[in-house]
Amino acid sequence: MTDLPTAENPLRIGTRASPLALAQANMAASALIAVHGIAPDTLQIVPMTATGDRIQDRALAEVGGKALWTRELDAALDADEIDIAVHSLKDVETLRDPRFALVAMLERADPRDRLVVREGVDAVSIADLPHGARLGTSSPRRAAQVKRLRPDIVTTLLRGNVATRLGKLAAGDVDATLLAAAGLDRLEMFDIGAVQGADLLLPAASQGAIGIECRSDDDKVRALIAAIDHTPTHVAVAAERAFLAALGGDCRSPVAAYAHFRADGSLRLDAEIFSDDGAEHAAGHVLVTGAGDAGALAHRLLDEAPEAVRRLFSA
Ligand SMILES: NCc1[nH]cc(CCC(=O)O)c1CC(=O)O
Repeated sequence: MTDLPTAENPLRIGTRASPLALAQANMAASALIAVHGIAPDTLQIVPMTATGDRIQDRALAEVGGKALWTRELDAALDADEIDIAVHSLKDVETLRDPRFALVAMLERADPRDRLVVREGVDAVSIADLPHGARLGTSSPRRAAQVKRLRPDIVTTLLRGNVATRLGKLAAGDVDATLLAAAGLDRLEMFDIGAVQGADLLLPAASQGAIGIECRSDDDKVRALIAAIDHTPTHVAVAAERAFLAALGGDCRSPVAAYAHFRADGSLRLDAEIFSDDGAEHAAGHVLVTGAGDAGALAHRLLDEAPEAVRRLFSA
């Protein structure tokens, strides 16, 4: 039997303090409340500031990469100050310390990007943007994808949380930006921006997925959060992350990877890799079909990932 948290001994949910991170932590809390039938006061949200939230003026790849989003939450988990950490999985390193276990993922939201333009710019796709438009992003993937589609567009660094970026766009710092539909929707900004098809702008690995970690040796909490795992999301996102891992942890090239189940039950992984300026580009997909449940398909995809990487990107 799962040991349930109590008001005296609540489950402490660690999260970054940004509005998006808090919304995601609350989604995890709601899922736990619903599945276990527990009272809201048996859960406690513990917001923390990550180094990545403090550094606003540089590209994160220059100063330490994705660990800047996880370091504080990792330390708090390790010190038993929180019991679980809720992350935008896109921002979590592929190779994690074995002391932490990524046990559950919530059902994935829209994985695509939306193009958001400032007032006075009339565009619903990258192709529509005016000649020489300035597009702000902090994502090397988005910058490379945009430059590949539109070499005339000038990409500049745009950092900060979603509201900060939208503020800089409104102020005219840039003409356009790309933001994850998932983040905008979770902030209830349903009308902001125009969705870009995954065929033109393949999403980042894990985009739209929320991951929930705990201490690997914490069996009680593991059981508690395993109950809210969404298996199809977990399988597809695991395939994307295995693909990144197969590319190698030191791969600094912009990469896009998106896996999804098709109506016939097969699992398809699409991937692209770019040079920073988008001039060089390789793309491909792997399709795993046949008998077996989602887990079996995913394992096959994972087994095939190193070979798939060679096949996709050996031109
Ligand atoms: N790097 C920031 C980040 N990390 C996750 C999301 C969106 C939410 C998600 O992908 O689940 C965002 C904002 C964005 O890219 O627009």
